[in-house]
Amino acid sequence: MRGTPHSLTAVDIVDLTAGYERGKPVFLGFSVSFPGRGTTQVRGRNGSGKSTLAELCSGYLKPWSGTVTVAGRDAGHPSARAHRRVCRTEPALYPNLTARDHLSFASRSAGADPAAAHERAREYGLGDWMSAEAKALSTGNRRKLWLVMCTLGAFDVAILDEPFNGLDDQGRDRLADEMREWSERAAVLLIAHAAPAEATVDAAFDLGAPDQPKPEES
Ligand SMILES: Nc1ncnc2c1ncn2[C@@H]1O[C@H](COP(=O)(O)OP(=O)(O)OP(=O)(O)O)[C@@H](O)[C@H]1O
Repeated sequence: MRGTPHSLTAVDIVDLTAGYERGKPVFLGFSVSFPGRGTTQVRGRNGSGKSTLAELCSGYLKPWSGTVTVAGRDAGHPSARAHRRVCRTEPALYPNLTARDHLSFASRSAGADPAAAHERAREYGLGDWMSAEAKALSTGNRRKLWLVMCTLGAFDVAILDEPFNGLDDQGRDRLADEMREWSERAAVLLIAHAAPAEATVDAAFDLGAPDQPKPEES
């Protein structure tokens, strides 16, 4: 395995119990680790906890007990932020802000180059929409903008929750290409019921499987 020691394991979850409501844990004594390189598809039935896993890795949702470590850092610690990217299913955009301004603003927050973000957006097919306010974007174009905003700059781990949903052919191709590039140097957790044919998936993990297996080569 190449890379720095912190990248050997992208996400390490040990004896995790967590959830939203007292007495109703989504995870109970759950452990898994994902390798520091490559794309792992995280699958599982509706309600099995895939998005909850993303929330725990984002540090937003705190474990009741056990640990969630991302790129060698506690997911809840501010130092983890620079190493991970999380793209939730629902775009969180400012309705009156243009696509261009979203990208500039998000780039500044991530310490990334705005010009590179604008170029990526054009490659996804957003070139004609850069001056449009978010409220005027179609569902797919909002998702493209959100995807680029959530994956700016350098990172060790990207957790993408159903990122292909709503994308056209150009968007799917571009995302699949980018995921391959990221997978060379980082870990990509692809939360998806089905990965599109364009995507390269190195391993799959079934959440909610009775024996909670470790990620396996697919
Ligand atoms: N904000 C919340 N408050 C309370 N319960 C929640 C919340 N979000 C999710 N849950 C519950 O947590 C459990 C896991 O939900 P989660 O969204 O993580 O599943 P999922 O595997 O992503 O599902 P899907 O495939 O439908 O997207 C479900 O029982 C769900 O109802």
